[in-house]
Amino acid sequence: MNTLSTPETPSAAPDKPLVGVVMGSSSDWDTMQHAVQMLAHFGVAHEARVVSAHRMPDDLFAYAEQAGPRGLQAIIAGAGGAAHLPGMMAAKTTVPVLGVPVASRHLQGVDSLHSIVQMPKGVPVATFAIGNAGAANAALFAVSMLALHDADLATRLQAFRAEQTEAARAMMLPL
Ligand SMILES: Nc1c(C(=O)O)ncn1[C@@H]1O[C@H](COP(=O)(O)O)[C@@H](O)[C@H]1O
Repeated sequence: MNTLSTPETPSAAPDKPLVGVVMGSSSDWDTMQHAVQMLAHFGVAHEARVVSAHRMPDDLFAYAEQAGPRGLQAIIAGAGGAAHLPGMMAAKTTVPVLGVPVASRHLQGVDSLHSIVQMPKGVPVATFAIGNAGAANAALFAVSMLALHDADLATRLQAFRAEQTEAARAMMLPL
């Protein structure tokens, strides 16, 4: 099974992140750390920041405007509740935005999911599942995108999938 315990060889200099992980609040970290852990496992240079659309709109716009020039290839954006962050990020950059709905206190993240997935035509946000699995999958999707132009990364991704297959085949039922 994939334990994410052994980071691989970095595929880029640590000071030049390829993937930005942003979230609306530090309270989203419990969920979004799963994206960061997955990127670290694959050795993908990344950064993680709180950049709220509601609370820091100017910072969000600046982040989005600088994302392309700074060389970011993807932005993983997580938020909960009225989750405008991923959509507003996508509105201000053409760098692909991968949205992660964070589970909210009252509506369990259904509000977050709908806020992120129901973008109007023309400004897409690739939307993942609510919670930890969605955060991890967003990172895996970013890895897939980067692997199109990184043969070593593609090999590591294939090995990751093969490990999953073997773990599934080895599953035992308590019979
Ligand atoms: N959805 C957004 C945005 C945004 O979309 O700009 N900024 C913060 N939030 C969300 O508010 C929730 C509660 O935040 P606090 O725990 O800080 O009160 C978090 O899940 C965050 O993502």
